[in-house]
Parts: sequence; structure tokens; C-alpha cells
Amino acid sequence: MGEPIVLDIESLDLEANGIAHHEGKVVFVRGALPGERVRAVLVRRKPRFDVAQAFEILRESHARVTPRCPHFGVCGGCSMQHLEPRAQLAIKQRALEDQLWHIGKVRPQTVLRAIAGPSWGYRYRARLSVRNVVKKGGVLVGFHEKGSSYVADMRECHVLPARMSALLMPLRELVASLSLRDRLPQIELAIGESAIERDAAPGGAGPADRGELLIALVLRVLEPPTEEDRARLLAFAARERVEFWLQPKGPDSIRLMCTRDGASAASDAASQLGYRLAEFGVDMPYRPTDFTQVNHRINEVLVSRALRLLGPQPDERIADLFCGLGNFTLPLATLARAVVGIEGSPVLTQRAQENAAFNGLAARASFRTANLFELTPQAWAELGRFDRVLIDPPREGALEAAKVLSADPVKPRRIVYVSCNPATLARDAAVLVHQGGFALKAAGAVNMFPQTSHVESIAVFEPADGAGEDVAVRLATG
Ligand SMILES: C[S@@+](CC[C@H](N)C(=O)[O-])C[C@H]1O[C@@H](n2cnc3c(N)ncnc32)[C@H](O)[C@@H]1O
Ligand code: SF4
Repeated sequence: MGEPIVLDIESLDLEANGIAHHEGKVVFVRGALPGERVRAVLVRRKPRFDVAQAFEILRESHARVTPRCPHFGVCGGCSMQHLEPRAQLAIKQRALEDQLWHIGKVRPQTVLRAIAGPSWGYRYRARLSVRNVVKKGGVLVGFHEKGSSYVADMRECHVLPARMSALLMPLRELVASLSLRDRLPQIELAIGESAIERDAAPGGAGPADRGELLIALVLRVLEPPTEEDRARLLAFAARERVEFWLQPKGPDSIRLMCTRDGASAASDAASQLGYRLAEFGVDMPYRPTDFTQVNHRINEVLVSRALRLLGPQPDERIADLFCGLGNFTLPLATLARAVVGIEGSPVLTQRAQENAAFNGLAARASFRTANLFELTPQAWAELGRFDRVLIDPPREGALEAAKVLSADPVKPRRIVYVSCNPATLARDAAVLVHQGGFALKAAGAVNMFPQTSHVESIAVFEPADGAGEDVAVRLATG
């Protein structure tokens, strides 16, 4: 559409589009990075902004790198591979600070050092779509293409662990060989950092084969596999050392079909899927459709950082809101007198309880199932007094919790808020600061999802009139 225009790129949005101005109007420029001068064509005109596609780079950014994945640009899984990882993190950090200011009118007193980890092979959980596309030569297993419902012809994936990436093509062949192939719309991956032996002592030396990644594949099956399908699945499981689970209905209907030795499983307890939080000596068995943080390595750092920022003391009582399967609750229980984890999903509350018992922490960690989007001051008061509160909500944030904490005359000494959406963090921070009398002591980005536009972050609040600001400051500069 239209004549080529030359644009100077000023900044980047979170979808990794360059931002420029042309004839007084904002232009989002696909394929361009800040500091670059590009030749582009306008591809869409809107009243308030235009969208352009860069086709020639006249001056290149020093942060531009060659994308590692051949599917970059087509596959919707990543948007930032052409940008050097440190620059990605800087953009996420700036996005966090911008949102805190523009939405919440708050600024952190200290900006925490960003938490970064491996840029590749980090994604331990993913949902892949399956389509039998005759035109494309058969079965595709992959993420959706960018902005479309088509499945990408994904032959390798560098954000998945290398072993899983190498399994993509064999998996396609396997699915193509099943009579089920047109009634198997999705495969969910859950990859365990270490296999957990349920009889082994938690936090001990661990299973003999610790270190081998355990890949669990959940097949969403619209009808049961035939005997022949089962035989193929078992043979694949034994050869590739993966667990197969079948999911006939919703996520809670999953059942372990076979172990990584290719043996039919009598019960889910035969699964060894789990992850370990070594600093706290905590092992976390889980089922593949349970919520777990996607990036296990960053999760270990995140848990350590969050707990250090929260600073629980041995005589204190702590609340862990949106606790999931106890990812923060159980490490907290190794440090504090009592921890109460609150979570909306009864399946996860039960898992958290089982995991507390498995780790010998049931006396200090208890769990409740509650819808925290409807938290009331009365329900909060009934839980008793908490010295410190950790909050780790889904993308929707924790508005009601922020309101209840703000209205409570007895304030916790510190709140640590882990967020996967800076917009809702900023909204809730505004409540805590402007209504609740808390100060935003510190905030920083966490690169939980390198190469993608997701921003994970962590923020620390304390009563504005309270003492004890040292923890955040020390960590930020340490
Ligand atoms: C970002 S996850 C964090 C889980 C856990 N803290 C962890 O690190 O694994 C958010 C959690 O909030 C739970 N959740 C979602 N909506 C909820 C609600 N309305 N009330 C309570 N919990 C909810 C989800 O089930 C999920 O476990
Ligand atoms: S999600 Fe995987 S396949 Fe898709 S672009 Fe990223 S690395 Fe490539």
C-alpha cells in the first residue's frame, strides 16, 4: 500500500514493533528496531496510528541479531528473536516502569536488578496444536502461526529444551501413524527438571537418574486409542523415554497411560514428573496439566529472590495468595512458623497439600480453596493476622486482594507481588499505594519468557510509615 517511506525508529512496543512518527502520526513498524533507519511501506491506516512493514534497513541497530529459529516471523511463539537478549530485558524493564507510572502513577524507590537466565531451551510447558493438513504433506504439530489459527510447520523449536525440539518430527510421524490422528487436536507438554521418586526422601540425594529430563506428553483424545494405537504409543514411549497421558475431557480428566519405560500405567502415581527447589530442599511432584511456572531455572531464582525480598522470620505467619501447587508456600514453610496458601483450583490445593506432606512440611503449611477475585475483608479477617504476604496472581491481577489489604487497619510488614502482567500489577499497586498507605519499595523485571513479549516482574511493598527498607535495597545493588 503506497510509496516507500523512510522512518527513524524511536522505541519498541512489546510486540517488538518499532515505533516511529510520520507526518505527525505514530507508526508501528514491523521488523524494525530502535535506533534503526528503515525503508518501509504502510500496510494499514487507522485514525490514530498507522502500521508499516520495513523492507530495507538503512542503518542497523547494534542490538540486532540473526534469529536462531528458522520459523521466526511465521510462528507465533516468539516475537523478539532479532533482538539481543539483554536489550529484550531492558525493554521489558522499561515497559514495567512505564506501566507502573502511566497506569498506577507509582514509581519504585529502587529498581531491582533484572533476573535473567538461559535465553534458549527454557520452556518446560507448552500446548501444541495438531492438524492433519494433506496439502502440507500430513500431520503438523506446533504453535499457531503469527496472528492466525493455522498450525506452523514447526520442525525445530529453540525455546523448548533440545531433547523436546528433537522429538517434534518423530512425534509428527507417530501421530500420522495413529488411527486417532484426526481426533487428536492437541498435545500438551510438561517437562520435569528431575524425576521424582515418590518413595525417595524429598530433598535427599534424589533419584538415581536425576538430571535426565522427563517429558510428559498429554494427548487430548476425542476417542480412546485402538489397541494398535496403544502399541505404537508404548513403543514410542520406551524408545524416546517419554510418559504418555490421555485427556478425554477437561484438564482434570487426564490419566497416565504409560511410563517412560513403555509400561502401561495402572495409576498416575507411576509418574515421576516433578521439579526441585534445591535451595530449600523441596521436591514438587506434579501432573502435566497443573499450573507450574514455564521456566524452571528462572523459577528457582524467582522463588529465592521473592523469599529474600519477603524476608520471613522463624516466628512469623505468612500468607501465599494464588499459591498453585505450593511453589512459594513450601519454601516459605522451611523458613517461617506457619504459611497459609490460598488458591482457586481445588485440584491444585489438593496437590499443594500432598506436596507439603511429601516434603515433611504439613505441620507448617496449610491450604484453602477460595476465589480470591471475590475476597472480602471479613473472609480475610477470619484467616487471622499475617506478618507478610506473597501474591502471585494470574494475568487478571489481584485487585480485590489489594483492596482488602489496603482497607485492613493491621498491615503486613511487607508484601511481595509476583506478576505476569505489568498492567494489572500497576493497577493494583495504585490501590496499595494511593489507598492503602503502602510504599512501592522496589520493582524489577524477570525474564521468564526470553524471545517473547511476556513481561514477568516482582514488586515489594511496605507500609509507608514502617521501617525495614533494607532488604530490597541490598538486593537491588548486591
Ligand atoms: C501465576 S499462577 C501462580 C501459582 C503459584 N504461585 C506458582 O508459582 O506456581 C496463578 C494461580 O492463581 C490461581 N487462580 C486463578 N484465578 C484464581 C482466583 N480467582 N482465585 C484464586 N486463585 C486463582 C491459578 O489456579 C494459579 O494457580
Ligand atoms: S516458538 Fe519455537 S518454533 Fe516458534 S519461533 Fe520461537 S523458537 Fe521458533
